[in-house]
Amino acid sequence: MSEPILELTGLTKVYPGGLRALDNVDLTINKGEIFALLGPNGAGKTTLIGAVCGMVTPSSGTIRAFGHDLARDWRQARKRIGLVPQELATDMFEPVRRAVAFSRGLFGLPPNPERIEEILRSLSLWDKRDERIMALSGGMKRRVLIAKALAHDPDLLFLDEPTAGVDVELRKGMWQLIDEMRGRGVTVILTTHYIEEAEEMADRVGVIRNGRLLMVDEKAKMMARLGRTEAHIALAEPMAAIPPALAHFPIEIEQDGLGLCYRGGDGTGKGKQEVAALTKALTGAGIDYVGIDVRESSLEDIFVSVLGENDVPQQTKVEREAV
Ligand SMILES: Nc1ncnc2c1ncn2[C@@H]1O[C@H](COP(=O)(O)OP(=O)(O)OP(=O)(O)O)[C@@H](O)[C@H]1O
Repeated sequence: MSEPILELTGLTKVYPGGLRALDNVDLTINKGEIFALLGPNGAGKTTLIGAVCGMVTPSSGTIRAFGHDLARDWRQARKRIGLVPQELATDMFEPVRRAVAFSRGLFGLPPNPERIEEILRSLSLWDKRDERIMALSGGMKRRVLIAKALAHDPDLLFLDEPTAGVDVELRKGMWQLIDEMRGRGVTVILTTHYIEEAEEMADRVGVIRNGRLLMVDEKAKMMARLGRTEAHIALAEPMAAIPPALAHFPIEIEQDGLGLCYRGGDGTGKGKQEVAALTKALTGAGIDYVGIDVRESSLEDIFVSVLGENDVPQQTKVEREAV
């Protein structure tokens, strides 16, 4: 049974100067889910997080968290929310353990050295507990950010671009960590530029652009609804027209008759089965082929179709190769 723990209704933020960073956003997040908010630069992701975490005052709309209306009962709700920001703003001169313990104290909780130790150990930070944050590597600094956000044991955790610019190993480590949090019943909302990350981690995905939430769905359903299979079959002999025996397949002739292109399926693997049936039908019709290239569309292809080519948030090729 899904239990809503965060409900945004008509959430709108217009910054002084008139920029509409959030435009009438309706969104419900359920307990225990991992929700990925995906959008290009400037889409409004950080503004949305800021509105829930109390750093941005909404222009209109309501936010309910854990049943509390944030406008009236902010403190009650905020206690149960953790935020991992994109960058560490303060604390650089502090030793790790003290900074994390201090974060807990900010929420009015009594000191709990055992719990702090547990958190630091789970993030492989225990060995670094007495080091100044500034002396840590970028990846370790990010772990400190997470430790600080977990120090008051939140039930809802926001991660703003948790793996931007980190190497593959650390990214995988982060994913594992997020998965562990889910195991402990923490609800996670993460923003990301990395489609791969949403594909790997999220139960549901929301696509945001220009402050508007364009699409929200379970990842699997999104793939099933918008996914496609594309196959290119290289023929041994040129084909002038599609023979009647193949007419029921969604195919067209390409490469001046030397190829057939299949586009069909629905992102659930159905397309692959149909391509297999097509190859049998080709053989049955005495048509020889010399190669097949089959491709299932990814979440990335889906975003190209939803957002348009130029707006799709993704790692650039250079970034992808560098990590
Ligand atoms: N304090 C501010 N005053 C005026 N405009 C702002 C302010 N903060 C953000 N904006 C603008 O609001 C829009 C949304 O910004 P936001 O940071 O929420 O986007 P984002 O999706 O988090 O982007 P990114 O992926 O680059 O972090 C942008 O056009 C940004 O320039």
